[in-house]
Amino acid sequence: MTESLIAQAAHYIPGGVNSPVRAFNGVGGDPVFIARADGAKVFDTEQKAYVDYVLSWGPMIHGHNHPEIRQAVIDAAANGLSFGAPTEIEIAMAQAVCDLIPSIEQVRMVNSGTEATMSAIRLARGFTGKDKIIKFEGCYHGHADCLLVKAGSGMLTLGEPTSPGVPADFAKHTLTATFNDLDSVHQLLAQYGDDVAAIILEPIAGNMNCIPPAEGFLQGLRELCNNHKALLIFDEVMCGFRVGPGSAQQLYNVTPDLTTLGKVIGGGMPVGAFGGRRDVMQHLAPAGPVYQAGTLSGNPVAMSAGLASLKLMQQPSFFDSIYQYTDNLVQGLQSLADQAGIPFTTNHVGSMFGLFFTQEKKVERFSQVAEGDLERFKRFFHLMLDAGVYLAPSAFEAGFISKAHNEDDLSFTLDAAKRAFQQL
Ligand SMILES: Cc1ncc(COP(=O)(O)O)c(C=O)c1O
Ligand SMILES: N[C@H](C=O)CCC(=O)O
Repeated sequence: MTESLIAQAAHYIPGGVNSPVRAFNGVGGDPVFIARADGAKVFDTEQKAYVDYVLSWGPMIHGHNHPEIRQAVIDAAANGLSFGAPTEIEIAMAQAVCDLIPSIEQVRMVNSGTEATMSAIRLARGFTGKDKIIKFEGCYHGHADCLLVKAGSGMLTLGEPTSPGVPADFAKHTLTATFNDLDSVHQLLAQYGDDVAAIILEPIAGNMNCIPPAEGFLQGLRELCNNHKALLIFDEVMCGFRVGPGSAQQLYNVTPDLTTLGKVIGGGMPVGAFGGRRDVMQHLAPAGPVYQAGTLSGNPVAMSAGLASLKLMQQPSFFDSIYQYTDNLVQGLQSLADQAGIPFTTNHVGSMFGLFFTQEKKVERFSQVAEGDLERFKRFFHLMLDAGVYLAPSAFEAGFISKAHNEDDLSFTLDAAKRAFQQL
């Protein structure tokens, strides 16, 4: 018998994957190995097609293999892959980001969301001269040491929200509060207020499944940061340019001091960025003393893909159909679950959505996600996968819709869901 791809991979790669959430640990079974992707679909190595709601974990807002993004990559590659010296396209990218998100007066490009948040935290500490940060349980900001404390995403799937290998001396500077609970932040600030350099959060949580901010939560954090001379960092790696061209901060009309970006800004290439107030960004090397660097940062091929992605996203009414399909999808799923008598609810903002097998009518807290029926989610996931619908392989991850999804994809998904709910 031929060895499965995951078994072959596991000989050479820990767990057989290059990022833990891909391993299907949260749902059991073997991960699907993808051979190619186009539009709203991914195709496995057996050429089976799946309607894709993972979208490379968010970046592919235009759908897979978009011809303009592909062409931008080809054109840039023809001029060479990397120079380690400044290029004009980096100016174009920085200008585009600053124009789209007015709170970003200056921006530094990096290669991943992790680099963006790690660097933003260092900058906040260097700027304020303080060490502690506040994050929220279930929010995930990549895998820098100080942020792997009560983290979401793969950390929740593995049941290890705080990673071994993070020295207690580092972790003690990370304080954790409860998302959508301002009192929990008040309490921390009452105790540690003078030592807090920054509050960092996903303004729309997408790594404990999808949880929008409760009314007044982001505004409350803004005020608390002002009162305690701490910086407010919005980690918009996931929701940036996904919930609108001005990202979550425009949607909720709250201005952070620093913003981190990733995913959509790279159009599928490995790109991250962090930026914000000019006086803060001026502390960054070589303008200022806080060190941060990257051999491949601002890579011309990646910048070209990202810039093409941002240009496409600015077309008039770009977000209308994506929002509409997201609405239709979650409403359709809700009514099918209701008809089948399955306790179920959904959240969505823009083109991010969350599905919860729970008795709760409204999911606003991490604890509600953790107490959901995770076993039922697993069964639902596999029934959908068998039927040709690729959902995130974890109850703790948000789903995404792209511009390439259409009515047929939606009907296909809802037909599959109808059968799945009936078998749960
Ligand atoms: C909100 C958020 N921040 C940071 C990260 C880290 O990004 P990356 O995986 O590119 O390092 C992710 C995703 O992984 C994310 O969703
Ligand atoms: N939830 C993560 C990103 O948003 C999943 C991506 C990864 O860690 O591989």
